[in-house]
Order: sequence, then C-alpha cells, then structure tokens
Amino acid sequence: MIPSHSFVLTISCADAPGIVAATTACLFERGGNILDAQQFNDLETGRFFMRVVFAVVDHAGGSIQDLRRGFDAVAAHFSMHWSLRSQADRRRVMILASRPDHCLNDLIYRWRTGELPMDICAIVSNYPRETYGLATIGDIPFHMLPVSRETRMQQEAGIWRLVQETGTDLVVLARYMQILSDGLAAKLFGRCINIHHSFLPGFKGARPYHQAHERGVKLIGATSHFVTAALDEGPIIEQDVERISHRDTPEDLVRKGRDIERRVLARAVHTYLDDRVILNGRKTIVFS
Ligand SMILES: Nc1nc2c(c(=O)[nH]1)N[C@@H](CN(C=O)c1ccc(C(=O)N[C@@H](CCC(=O)O)C(=O)O)cc1)CN2
Repeated sequence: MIPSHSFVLTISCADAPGIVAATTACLFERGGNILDAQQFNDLETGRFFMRVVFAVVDHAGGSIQDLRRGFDAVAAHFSMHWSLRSQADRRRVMILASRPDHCLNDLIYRWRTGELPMDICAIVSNYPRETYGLATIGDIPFHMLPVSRETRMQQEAGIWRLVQETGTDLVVLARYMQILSDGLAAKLFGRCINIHHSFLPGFKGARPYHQAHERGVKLIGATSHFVTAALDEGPIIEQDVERISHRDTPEDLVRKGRDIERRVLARAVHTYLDDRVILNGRKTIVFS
C-alpha cells in the first residue's frame, strides 16, 4: 500500500561521481525515507537516470517544500533534469480517438475501475459522439473536432486550446488517425503517447496489418511511443507481440491485434502515470 504521502523523484543528467550520495543525503536530511530506488548509467551517452520513491517522515518536521528547495541546489550542481511529484496527485489525461474505438473503450474501463489512477479531462474525436457507446463516454467532456485538409490547422488549434484550458498533463492518441503537425507534436513532446498497431520499426504509417499480411510475417505486434513530428518514430515506451500463421487473413490480424494494442497502450499509460519512463534521446528508460 502506497503511504498517503509518498513522492517520486526522477532524475536525468550527465553521469558524475556523487549523484546518488548527494541525492540520498538531501532526502535523508529533510525527513525523506527511501522506499524504492532504481538507477541506470548509459555508458554509451554518459547519461545517468534515477527514480526514487520516498515518504516524508512526519516527526522530522520536514516539509515537501523544504525538500524541493533543498534538492534544487543538488539539481543545479549536477545540471539535472528532474521532477518531484506526490504519488497521490492524479494526472489530467486527454484522449484523442478516431475509429476503431477498442483502445478508447479499454482506457475508459481501466479508468472507471481505478486501474489507471488518472482523471480523464476530455475526449476529442474527429467523429461524432454517437460513434461510441454513449454509456462508454458517460459524463466525460466530449469534443468533436472533424479534420479535413482545409480545417486541419484550425482543429489543431482547438486541440491545443483544450489542452491548455483543461490543464491536461498527458495526451493519449488511442488510435487517433490524424497526423499531428510538427508544431503541435513539438508542443506536446514528452507528454503525448500514441499506440501504433505494428511492432515498430516495422510497418510504419497506415494499414500496418495489411502490410504485415502482404509480407507474410509470423508475428504481429503493437508499439506505444511518444509522439514526434516524424510519424511513428518517437521514443518507444512499450511493445508486445502475438504469433500468427499463414492461415490468418488481414481481418484475423486486425482482430488478434486489438488485444495487443489494448494491453500495450494501457501498460504505457500506467508506466507514464507512475513516472517510470524517462526520455533518453531517441529512446527511453523504463524502470520496473
Ligand atoms: N506527428 C505525429 N502524428 C501522429 C503520429 C505520430 O507518430 N506523429 N502517430 C499517428 C498514429 N498513426 C499510426 O499509429 C497514424 C495515423 C494516421 C495516419 C494517416 O495516414 N492519416 C491520414 C488520414 C487517415 C484518415 O483520415 O482516416 C492523414 O493524416 O492524412 C498514419 C498513421 C497519430 N498521429
């Protein structure tokens, strides 16, 4: 059971002696009790990554504000990229969807059951609300933003405005079939996750199951990745595969693929919500 006042500290910086000592000393001196710590030294890039879960021990008289100020000095010394968040704080998540809706439905179900500790602040689709089971959408704010060649930029401005107005922390493309402009992808970088229905880097772009069937593959897969301007080339967060055979039709691949997509996207969103994924250039560090 997570203590009511546990926090997650994530660190990314150039590797140097003393990072762990300075970090743990700072937490200890301000009433932090470490519950879990993982680190990775990328020897190829000389980058250091760490994720620390800790509780603040009440009788130490410390406060999280004191701790944050204290760690500011450590982070400045090592030029860290860092974040410090209470595990009780829930992220505000906006889901973009088109058709099919299996990933949207799955995320909503995992949210309603509490499996995904988040608050869905809006659903945005280029299709009407009636496309989806009305019971599925329920009282979640729904915005239809149809996209055409002529309206693409105007609709993207609408998405960005919604992101700002709703205080969205994470945007999830749940089989959203519109390519985000370079500008919007850049503004959302690091907090926009997509599910691509292939085992990337294979079969980027549209209709990957049909591409796979044509190629005669024996495995199909799904990949969840951060969205970048380069289509389906963002840093990978989660992947999974299933065996298929020569007997499978493209429709069989689509059907078998749905389960892979659902679980890969749910795992990726959970990883993000837990602060277990850290960007590492074109790749990611995913702590267990
Ligand atoms: N800037 C980015 N935008 C999007 C990404 C991305 O990685 N970077 N991922 C896609 C999702 N996707 C595959 O996973 C994908 C979506 C759409 C298309 C595509 O060709 N769309 C056509 C319109 C299709 C339609 O209207 O049904 C288009 O935009 O012209 C390919 C791949 C989400 N966006």
